[in-house]
Amino acid sequence: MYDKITPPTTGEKITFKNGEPVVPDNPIIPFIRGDGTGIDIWPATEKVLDAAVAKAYNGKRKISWFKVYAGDEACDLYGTYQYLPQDTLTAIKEYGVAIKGPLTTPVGGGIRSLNVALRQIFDLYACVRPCRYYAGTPSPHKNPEKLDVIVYRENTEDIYLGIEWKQGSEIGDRLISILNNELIPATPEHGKKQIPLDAGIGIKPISKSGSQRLVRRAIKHALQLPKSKQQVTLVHKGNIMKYTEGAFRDWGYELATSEFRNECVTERESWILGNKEKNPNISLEENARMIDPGFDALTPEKKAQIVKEVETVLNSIWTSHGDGKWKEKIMVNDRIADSIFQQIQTRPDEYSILATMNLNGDYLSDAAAAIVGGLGMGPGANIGDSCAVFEATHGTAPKHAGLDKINPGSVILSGVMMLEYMGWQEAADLIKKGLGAAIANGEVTYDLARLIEPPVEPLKCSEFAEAIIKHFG
Ligand SMILES: NC(=O)C1=CN([C@@H]2O[C@H](COP(=O)(O)OP(=O)(O)OC[C@H]3O[C@@H](n4cnc5c(N)ncnc54)[C@H](OP(=O)(O)O)[C@@H]3O)[C@@H](O)[C@H]2O)C=CC1
Ligand SMILES: O=C(O)CCC(=O)C(=O)O
Ligand SMILES: [Mg+2]
Repeated sequence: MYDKITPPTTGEKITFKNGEPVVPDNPIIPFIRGDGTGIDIWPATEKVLDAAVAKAYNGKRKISWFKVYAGDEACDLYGTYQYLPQDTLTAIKEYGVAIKGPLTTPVGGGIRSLNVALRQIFDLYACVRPCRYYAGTPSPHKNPEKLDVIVYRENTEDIYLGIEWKQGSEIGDRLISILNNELIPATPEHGKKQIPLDAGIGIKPISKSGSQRLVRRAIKHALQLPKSKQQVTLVHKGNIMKYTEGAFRDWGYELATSEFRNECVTERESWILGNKEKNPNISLEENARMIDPGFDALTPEKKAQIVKEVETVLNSIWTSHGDGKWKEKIMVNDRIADSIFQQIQTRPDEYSILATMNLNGDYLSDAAAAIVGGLGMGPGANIGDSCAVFEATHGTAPKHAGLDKINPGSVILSGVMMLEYMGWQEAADLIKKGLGAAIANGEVTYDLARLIEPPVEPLKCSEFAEAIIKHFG
């Protein structure tokens, strides 16, 4: 079955039932060490995870690690350009839950991202990246503890599908010619627009099914959160990209108000209901004026449309959601992408789950991690319906590779997410406790040490792992 790797001789497979993992006491879990700083981070992570599991379950549970290869290490073992060998894909498919370090992607040419390839091959459609603050972590922000968000990023489509043509390529030029001479002129709304003849071309597909399965998962997650955090914000740049990012927003609302009608209220619905609660005799038109500040300047058709919207909301959900009942529901709202970048800095406590398309989520997860201490504190998970691969938000940080210096916190916390996904909450809690105590005690790697006032002497990557274990208690 495998060409160059051998699974551990002890341990069992994790299986899936109705999209949930069924985990034996001794699961076999494949891991990819990763390029660059993976060489430092992975051993530290493995040590912390093993110690937590051993302590939490007194040796009754144990992970059997199965080393699989991707990136530079894979080329060393399997030969030139064998960046993602079949052995690795077979192992991840077979064992269902895996964890990985970062993998390098060259800029402007060369291989396409192995990280993205894994997400697409295993249909890991939700990239889940929580950004929360650990007490004592230094941050450039005044109130980093106010940020507690989970970026829920669509993980398989958008421009990450990687369908693009190089400037000057034969097919790229043909495509530009067809667009300029046939398709754009046949689309009246595009007027006389033309694509520059020396352009590279990329395709941005955003599908209804892809958007809705992501939002569905985000809403299900919100249902598990404490009441005050039951909110899903659809992040988009739909004012500019109307039929891709704008459609993502519309499909998100459509899903929320159909599949989760009884559990959700949209922000606009909450305004309409709230207006009637404050003034039970309010007319439909007055209510419409209050939810749309520019109402009086609108055309009669637009005004009629908004009045109709008010009427429909009141007729359809007043009984189930009115009289303040909507305050107990999940709030679904939307924000334009550029605005959300400033909002998470200026009003972080107003947000909880941020449901995004692929590119926006990539940017937003680095930005949110920066607020709570940087990329050393940014864990993540790529989740599908029958497979999950855990990995940090950050990349290979090549300038720090092999120095036993980098912060392993993000991959360790990705391991915590994996333990929680497996239902091994006691082990996950031990690691969170140990990591929190190490940070609060000023036992941190260079990235956090340099932010502490006055700066403290940094621990090595491996020493930070030991400090976490020491603080298990
Ligand atoms: N999922 C994956 O595997 C990902 C892979 N990549 C790939 O990684 C490569 C390098 O990308 P690059 O843009 O440099 O981004 P990186 O995220 O690798 O690093 C950028 C900077 O972020 C800080 N940083 C990153 N990781 C940590 C950490 N664990 N602890 C503390 N600080 C950290 C460092 O800042 P400083 O030096 O200031 O301390 C580092 O120089 C590229 O090939 C890229 O494609 C990128 C993202 C994700
Ligand atoms: O695959 C890569 O090289 C980069 C991916 C990335 O930045 C991310 O998923 O956050
Ligand atoms: Mg990224």
